[in-house]
Amino acid sequence: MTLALKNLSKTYIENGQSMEIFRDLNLTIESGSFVSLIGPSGSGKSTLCNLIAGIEKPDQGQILLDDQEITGMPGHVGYMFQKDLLLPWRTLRENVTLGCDLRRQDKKISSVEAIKGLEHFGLLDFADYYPHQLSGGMKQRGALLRTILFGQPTLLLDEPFGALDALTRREMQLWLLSIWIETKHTVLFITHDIEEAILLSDKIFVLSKYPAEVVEIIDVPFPRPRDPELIFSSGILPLKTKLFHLLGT
Ligand SMILES: Nc1ncnc2c1ncn2[C@@H]1O[C@H](COP(=O)(O)OP(=O)(O)OP(=O)(O)O)[C@@H](O)[C@H]1O
Repeated sequence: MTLALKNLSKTYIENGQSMEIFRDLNLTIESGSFVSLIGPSGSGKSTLCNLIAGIEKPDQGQILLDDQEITGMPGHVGYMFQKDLLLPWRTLRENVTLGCDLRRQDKKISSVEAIKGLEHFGLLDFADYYPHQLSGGMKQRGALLRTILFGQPTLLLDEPFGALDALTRREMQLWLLSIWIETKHTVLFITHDIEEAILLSDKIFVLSKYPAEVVEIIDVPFPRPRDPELIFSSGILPLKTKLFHLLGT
């Protein structure tokens, strides 16, 4: 589904002071594409996800999925928060079906979907483990599976790998690419990591400091399937340098 943000404005008022996060922000993510959003810390990336997910409302503007308005309406996109947020008192299997339970989906159907998904994500042997018994990478895979089982074709992934060590992070990026190539979700991926954005994305949107605007839209020119060695090649240096400088603006 194509996700479009039209003239979005949002101001927070905190202790009597107003902070304008977005003014007339416009952005379109084509159906089935993988778009990364990078921007300085505090530029409003998580706020944008909360607005798209309908957890918060903009002061002005519209959010559209395939031309249907979803502004302020939760439940239309899958949303994976910065932290994995698996519930500690639920097993992995119970965690991944959380969205299905909230939608009051038939438990038998959710259970079959969960088993299939856990198997596919290499987590079946850990289905009855609790989150504290899982590694960081497993928790993130579990959280992504839960987001996918929520059943919406549009995913917001807010820095899903930010807390992982470099090697696990690389493994997870390649794994996410393989999942996306199969499912073809429309993905909005938030990251601070320039190499991660280049390796994964069709397009990279660069946000300025707040009030945030899109300062540049970059088409990532490297063919798919992406070679994991891409990030070590000299070919990406000009793009890396450009993004690095843009982030400083
Ligand atoms: N509910 C809120 N009430 C008041 N201010 C808020 C609220 N949520 C976020 N902010 C402020 O809005 C600004 C943008 O925050 P946000 O978390 O969206 O930025 P971000 O780009 O995701 O940051 P980071 O990259 O560090 O995760 C910050 O200055 C933050 O303090």
